[in-house]
Amino acid sequence: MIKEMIKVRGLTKRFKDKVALDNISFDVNMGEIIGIVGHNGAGKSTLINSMVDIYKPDAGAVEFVFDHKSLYDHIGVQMQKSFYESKAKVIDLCKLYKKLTNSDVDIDLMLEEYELIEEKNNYVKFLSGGKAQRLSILLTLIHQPEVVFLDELTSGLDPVARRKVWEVLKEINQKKNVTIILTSHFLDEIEYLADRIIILDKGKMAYMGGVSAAIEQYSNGEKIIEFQIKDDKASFKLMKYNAITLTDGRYQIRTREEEKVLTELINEVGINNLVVKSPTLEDVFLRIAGYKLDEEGRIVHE
Ligand SMILES: Nc1ncnc2c1ncn2[C@@H]1O[C@H](COP(=O)(O)OP(=O)(O)OP(=O)(O)O)[C@@H](O)[C@H]1O
Repeated sequence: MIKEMIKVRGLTKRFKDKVALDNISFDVNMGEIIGIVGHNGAGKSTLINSMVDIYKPDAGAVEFVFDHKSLYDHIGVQMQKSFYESKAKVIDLCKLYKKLTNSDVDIDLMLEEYELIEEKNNYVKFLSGGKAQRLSILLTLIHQPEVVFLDELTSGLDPVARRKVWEVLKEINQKKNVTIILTSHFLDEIEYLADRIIILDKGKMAYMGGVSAAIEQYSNGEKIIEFQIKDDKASFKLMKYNAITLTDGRYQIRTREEEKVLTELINEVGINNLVVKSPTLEDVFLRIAGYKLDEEGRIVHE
């Protein structure tokens, strides 16, 4: 049964005459992972800050299923940057957070789950970026919140470290049914983790829904065809397809007539290294946020 955890209604936040959030409404269900995406300054952090009582909204309201007075007993919030006492050891921080939050978790078990057990007696300042981020998530979850907010989940991490963070989150979501609301600039991360996404564009909610529904809705059945041409002299034949040149010299065509275009490219133009793709969340995001690739493959505002 779907249980609503959070209701956001008409949330609006201004900074002087800047409208950072403009009348945002949505629901979050128990056990969901919601991904918030948007360009720099779109309002992602402001949305999280307004949901967790850090900012007081100018209009609208956020209702949680639990009593607002004990909000922080039920939620965990990890902000964009976490700073910890540099002289602290991993175990010291875990014990401190456990004590402060009156938690009864088994710290060793948590350190095992987050693949940090071998760092237990190490100084926090010596942890790698990925491990420091996993520790930060662990500390955010030490009081076993039902909902966790994570701002800029894996910024600054390498691909392997990012994937480890993803696995940790999937695990706590699936095994412990923790509801997760996260922001990220990495659309592959959002595509992998999120059940539903919110696309913010200049403080407005441009889209709320499933990832595959977004791709379906905004791609209009389009396919992306990428290829090289065998003979550069044939490039004029690509004009009718509005082909763009990618940075690596290959061409890209977007079309709803995949079969017809492919047949023509093979028979009339002469191509190799062919790749046919469906649009990704990144393509959809660029489109919703009003961006497209120009004929030289650069991202430009429409
Ligand atoms: N405390 C503040 N005082 C004044 N303006 C602010 C404040 N916080 C955010 N803003 C402005 O509100 C808008 C939204 O900012 P916000 O930080 O929420 O965006 P964001 O999507 O999280 O951006 P980024 O991806 O760069 O972190 C921006 O124009 C920003 O300059």
